[in-house]
Formats: sequence, C-alpha cells, structure tokens
Amino acid sequence: MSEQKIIDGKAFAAKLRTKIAAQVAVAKSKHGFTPGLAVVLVGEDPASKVYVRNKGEQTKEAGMASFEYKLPESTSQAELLALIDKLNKDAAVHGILVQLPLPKQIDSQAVINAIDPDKDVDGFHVVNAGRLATGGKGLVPCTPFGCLLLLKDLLGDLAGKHAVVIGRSNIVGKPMAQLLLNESCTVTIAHSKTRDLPGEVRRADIVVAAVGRPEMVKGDWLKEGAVVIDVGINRIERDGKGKLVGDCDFQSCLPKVSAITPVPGGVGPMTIALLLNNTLIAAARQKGVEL
Ligand SMILES: Nc1nc2c(c(=O)[nH]1)N[C@@H](CN(C=O)c1ccc(C(=O)N[C@@H](CCC(=O)O)C(=O)O)cc1)CN2
Repeated sequence: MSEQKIIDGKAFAAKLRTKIAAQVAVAKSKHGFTPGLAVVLVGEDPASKVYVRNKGEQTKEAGMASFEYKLPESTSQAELLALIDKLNKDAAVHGILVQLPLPKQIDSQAVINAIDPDKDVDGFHVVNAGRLATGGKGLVPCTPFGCLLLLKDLLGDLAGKHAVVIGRSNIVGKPMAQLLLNESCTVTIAHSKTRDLPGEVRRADIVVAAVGRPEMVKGDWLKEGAVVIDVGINRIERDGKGKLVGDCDFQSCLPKVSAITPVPGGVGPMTIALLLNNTLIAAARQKGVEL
C-alpha cells in the first residue's frame, strides 16, 4: 500500500493557510485593512457547531477579523434576513457565510440570495453560480474549489481528462462539474437516476464522489490508475464504534487508483482553507487592491 497514493488534504490546506496569512499581513501593513468574515450559525446541529468553531479559529489564526453570530433554532426567516441586511452594510465585514443546513422554517436559497454576491464567500448566490457558468469573475464554492486545487497539484493540466462527478447538489456537484468543464475536461454528472453508475465511473480518469452515501463507490467500479476525490463525510457505526467514512470504499478503491483523498484528512480541511482564500479575495476586490 503506497502512502504516496493518499492525498494529504490536511497538509495542503495548512500550507495554503500559511500563504493566506502572509497575504493578510500585506493587506494590513501595506493597504491598511483587515479582511473580515462573519459566520452565522442557526440552531444546535453538533457537526455545524464544530465547523463554525473551526472557521472562527482559523480565521483568527490567519490574522483576519472573525465575527460569529449564534442564533436559536427557532429563529425566523425574517430575523435571519435582517441580520444579513446588517452584515451586507457593515464595511468591516467582507465575507458572509450562513452555515448549512438551516432549520426547516427557513428557505436556505432565499437567505443565500439575500447576501451581497460580492460578500458571498460560499459562492452559493445565484449571481456567483451564473458567473461560474459564464466565465465571470465571481466567488467559487469552497469545497469544489479545494478539490480542483488538489487535482491540479497532482495532475497539472486537466484538459481532455474524462471526469465523472457523482452528485448534483448546488453546493458541490454542479459547481464541481462546471469547474472541471472550465478546465476543458469531458464531464459526466451522475446521480441517483443514472443507469449503470459503475459503468459510467469505469470510464473516468477523475472521479469526484459527492453523493452522501457511505462507501458507495467500490474499487471494481474504477479504471486502473483513476484519481478519486472523495467529498463524502458520513458518520457510521462499525463494530459498536462511531466512524467517519467517505462516499468511496477506501480499502477496495486504494489498489486501483493512482491517487485518492482519505476521509477524514482529504477534502474536508480544504473547505475551510478555501473559505479564508475567498474572504481574502472578496476583501481585496471590495478595497480595489491586488494582493
Ligand atoms: N455554508 C456552508 N455550509 C456547509 C458547507 C459549506 O461549505 N458552507 N460545507 C459542509 C460543512 N463544512 C463546512 O462548513 C465542513 C465539513 C467538513 C470539514 C472537515 O474539515 N472535515 C474533516 C472531518 C471533521 C469531522 O470530524 O467531522 C475532514 O474531512 O477531515 C470542514 C468543513 C456543510 N455545510
């Protein structure tokens, strides 16, 4: 079992955060501003609480200003929209993120679309989705952006590669497919209604699994030497213990791949690093400076 096959997303993300911190220092010393990120958490979802805490800590470690808003589960959509309006107008806040999922009474897309698109560091606003689709200068969703950086670091030019993205969510599958298309890959988006999913996956040089089903992709679905990016984060019980697994069956995939991201320690840490990167980009654009 070759260690080199296992992509170290944690180390890659740490290096990226060091670079971002250096650019934040330049923003402060040369241009006189501190990039600021506001993160809004509604409710008590345990995983979301951990992600929001990590976002706050890593924002501060990079030298940025962190603003955290923790609202009760019972928060109404109108109350959340009022907070978004306040943050849109706050000059110290360059990036706004509303942690997902939101409680049932709130329409997530309506909230996302209320964020100023230039402060939408999640890149989920319809304007940013449109910019990504049409080659405009927008903000790119963090998880797919992180996957793309890992792929480019590994493979260099992706042009002509056949990529299969499993999953068609607005936050990962669709933007991932768009990013790969923008790199001149031939892209297939597979989903729950795809006929012969193993057959589709077997044609791929690059597989991105973002379907939310524990260990669904098996080694015998893969072409020899494929690169596998596993976006899944599934909590399962095994042998009476809680365990975190991806959407790929790591043990059966490993012998077939040329490289694969593990879960944990693969794509997950990249998501927060790219959030910091997007905050820096958003702040620099709002200030009209190049860093
Ligand atoms: N507004 C958003 N909400 C959500 C997003 C998002 O990008 N924007 N993505 C996910 C959650 N998420 C960030 O918010 C996230 C998920 C996982 C990780 C991570 O580092 N995972 C670790 C494992 C951590 C664990 O033990 O749970 C890993 O894979 O190594 C970071 C961020 C949904 N919501």
